[in-house]
Amino acid sequence: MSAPTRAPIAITMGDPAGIGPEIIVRLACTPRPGETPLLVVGDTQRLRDMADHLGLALTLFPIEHPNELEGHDVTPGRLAVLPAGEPLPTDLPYGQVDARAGAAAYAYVSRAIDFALDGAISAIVTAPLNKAAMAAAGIQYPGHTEILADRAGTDDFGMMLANDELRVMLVSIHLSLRQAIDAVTPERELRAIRLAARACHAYGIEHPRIAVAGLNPHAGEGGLFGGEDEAIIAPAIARAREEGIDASGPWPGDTVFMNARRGHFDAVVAQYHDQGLIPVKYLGVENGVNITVGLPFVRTSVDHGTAFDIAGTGHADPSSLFYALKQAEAMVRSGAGT
Ligand SMILES: NC(=O)C1=CN([C@@H]2O[C@H](COP(=O)(O)OP(=O)(O)OC[C@H]3O[C@@H](n4cnc5c(N)ncnc54)[C@H](O)[C@@H]3O)[C@@H](O)[C@H]2O)C=CC1
Ligand SMILES: NCC(=O)COP(=O)(O)O
Repeated sequence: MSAPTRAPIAITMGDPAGIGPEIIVRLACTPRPGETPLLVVGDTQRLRDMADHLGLALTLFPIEHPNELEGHDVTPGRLAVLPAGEPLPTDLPYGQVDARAGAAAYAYVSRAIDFALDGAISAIVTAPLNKAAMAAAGIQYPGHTEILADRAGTDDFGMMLANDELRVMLVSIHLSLRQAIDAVTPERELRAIRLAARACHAYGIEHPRIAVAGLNPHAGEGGLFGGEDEAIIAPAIARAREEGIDASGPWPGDTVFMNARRGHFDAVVAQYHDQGLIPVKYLGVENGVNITVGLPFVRTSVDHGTAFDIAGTGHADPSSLFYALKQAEAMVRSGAGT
């Protein structure tokens, strides 16, 4: 079900031991151009303690359902918090893998998904969760994306990382490198190309040019360095072209992002997680966003993780959260969804 554009956007607090509480408090205290009311699915005490630690004046008020936001003052410095899961211990340490924090992060995103599927919120923006903490809590999902897709009941989904210069769709997400190579299949290639085109349409690009990165050095160099590029990736590109998608490649993975950045392509399909994410993150985590393509609702995320090395110190940069929120608002406004 799609939500009205004025329905609130829910930000999930992510792992309470990470930088999620800090970047959310910083965002909530900063005037921003967006017009959509916000709520946080998370823990009020954790956010209050963080605001005090940062010396920021933030009024937190509890709600039980997004529609309770109607009529509330939601100007900067005020934030609605919707609880989920068990209340956190007040002495939960920052910067450590903790099963209680992993369970809480899962509870926050689960509750937000309930509201998104009901149409009570217009989008979910996620602060980072820690995959090891989630696993310590016995939760089997490797990340948000897989939770979201499972709850939405779809296999036709993908992870796209984007900034102002690059858009990158992954063929596989959270797999070991060995498994990722095995995941280079005709079906996954074609799906990633289609999803990349669909994501570009949501950006308003009518005829997107999709570059597909090769798997092997120099896209296999004519078979000298591996056969997957010619045997699997090239035929999938040909299929996509038969469907009318302007797909090309396989292009050598070491130069395709440079050419996309120069404006030769609208999106790049990357063969595995790090091939696609390194170029985006190298340009700076400040301006990156992670978008789940293929859901029945909008979901964006920061492109960085829980940053345990700085969590609780007051040194987290909230820029990617601002960017993810701006992107979610734009997607809701355009009605393009994912
Ligand atoms: N959207 C999500 O939920 C994501 C979650 N993760 C998870 O986060 C955990 C930690 O991942 P790492 O690989 O260590 O990456 P990370 O992004 O948490 O940290 C990498 C480096 O970047 C710095 N950094 C990251 N975000 C920052 C910010 N906003 N301001 C200032 N410095 C920042 C950190 O201090 C660290 O030095 C893992 O469990 C990972 O799976 C990673 C990426 C996205
Ligand atoms: N490297 C991106 C990442 O790990 C984010 O995953 P997800 O939690 O958004 O699925």
